[in-house]
Amino acid sequence: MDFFILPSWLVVVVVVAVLTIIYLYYSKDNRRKFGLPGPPPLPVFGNTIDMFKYGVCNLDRHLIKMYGKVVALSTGVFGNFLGDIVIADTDMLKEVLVKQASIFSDRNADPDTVVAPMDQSVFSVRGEHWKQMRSTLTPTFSSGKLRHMEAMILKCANTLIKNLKKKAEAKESFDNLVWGCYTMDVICATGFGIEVDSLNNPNHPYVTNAERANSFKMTDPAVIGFLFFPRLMKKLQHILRYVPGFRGALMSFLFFGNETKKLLKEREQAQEGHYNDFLQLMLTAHTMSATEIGDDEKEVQKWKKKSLTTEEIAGNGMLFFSAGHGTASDTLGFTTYLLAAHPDVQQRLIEEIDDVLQGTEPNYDNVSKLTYLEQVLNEAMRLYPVGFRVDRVPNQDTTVNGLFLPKGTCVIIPIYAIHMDPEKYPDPEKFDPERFTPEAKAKRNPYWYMPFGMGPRNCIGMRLALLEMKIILVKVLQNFTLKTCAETQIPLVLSTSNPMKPEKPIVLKVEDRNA
Ligand code: HEM
Repeated sequence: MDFFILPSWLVVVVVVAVLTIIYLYYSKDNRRKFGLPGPPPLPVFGNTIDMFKYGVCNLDRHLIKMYGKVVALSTGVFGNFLGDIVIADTDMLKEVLVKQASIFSDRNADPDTVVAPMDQSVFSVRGEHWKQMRSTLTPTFSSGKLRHMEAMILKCANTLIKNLKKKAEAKESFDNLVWGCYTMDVICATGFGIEVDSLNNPNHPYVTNAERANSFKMTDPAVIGFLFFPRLMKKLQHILRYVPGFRGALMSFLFFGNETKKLLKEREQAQEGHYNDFLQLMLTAHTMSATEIGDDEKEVQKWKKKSLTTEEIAGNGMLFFSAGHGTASDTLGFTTYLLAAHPDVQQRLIEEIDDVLQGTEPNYDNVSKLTYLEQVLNEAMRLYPVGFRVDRVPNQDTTVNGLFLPKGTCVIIPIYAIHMDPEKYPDPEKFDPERFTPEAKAKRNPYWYMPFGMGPRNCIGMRLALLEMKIILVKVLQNFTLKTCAETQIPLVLSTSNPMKPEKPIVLKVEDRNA
């Protein structure tokens, strides 16, 4: 037979290749490893193809529908971005996110897989390092600090209202960019003490870089590279910044790290002025000297733990620019679309705002009295949670409700799929703020709603995000009625290539309420 006349080296190559594929297939099949149901993985690729087939958000919904509330996934031979196990079971979520939070305190991202200096940010660092950094940064978002920030936020809101008035007069439509400009202005002012007025300066480097960093697609080479080969990409980071296809996205992220370092230096040199922002908090933690603390060894040790290096400050600056801008602007885009498409809900919200605020400016205290606004925002973030999927990795072997999870297992919490589960939210696609009345909330398990994550590693910026979103929504509805227009895609369709983004830009109009 012809087979026997093949050269022996070729036979060896084919046999080795087949055995490797069989080995990879069996060793990476998490269904066998954990004894759980799940989609059959392909050799080498595992279930990665499914992510492109369904889109990341819908993949989790599909898995839960097909295989139940605890599902095994395999990423094949690549970086573990898909996760090992998807958990939507309420008791297990409670264990992972809260009861065993000290064991599940790390994310899958770690300093070896994230670009520098973001690798030194609170999002990426692990273990004790994370605990200390988180406690240094947490005071930035205390109610006292937020009260100090409300005037800055209001100033940014008034700038946007002025711009929207022009749009209303000209009967011009606008897209999500306006919310992006507002949240960029807010993060620049509250985080770094700088005024940008993004809408009137569309070519400002903050605006262009933020736009680029916030508009990646799953199919971009940089995204695919970091998903599939995170460790290698991290090692090549300095070379990739010169490679077309990688350069744009990388440079946009790095821009904010460098900018933070520049601002830090300027402030260190200025040595005057009273700042009440995130940068100042980090700077204080950076420069406080042992002599200021005194001789008490305990206090000195405590300070050493709390102090931040220049790289850590740059990493957190980069993180705050990116995490603090796109998340809130996308949520505002979704919420304003829902209000425009549901005029009855919008009218009820306008009446609440007029009733409670009586035409006065929104602030930290009075927006908390707007209960219907809270319901509307909650329901918008149920339907469109921009943090649609989070993960946790145990730092030691552990057992969760009888399931053994070795150290390093990547556990996925499928937030979007949980929010869209018809057993938890009947008719889940329907926008219905009544789901969030105090009575309805009291009847529901708190683990069924987590747009900001849950437990000690939840979103550190949640209170700032809620405050800035409430202030601008109030200001907009005090002045205008939101309207859909010919360019509005109704119903809104989510993109499959760009997770938790609309397929088409959300285009709306405003009509002056007093015209
Ligand atoms: C609507 C707006 C926002 C949403 C929906 C959102 C959502 C989230 C989610 C889901 C997580 C992961 C939580 C977890 O793993 O349990 C997270 C983490 C984080 N968010 Fe936000 N976020 C928003 C705004 C902000 C803002 C304005 C900032 C900062 C100014 C911010 C900073 C962070 C940081 C630093 C982390 C990582 C915390 C850690 O690992 O300790 N976020 N966010």
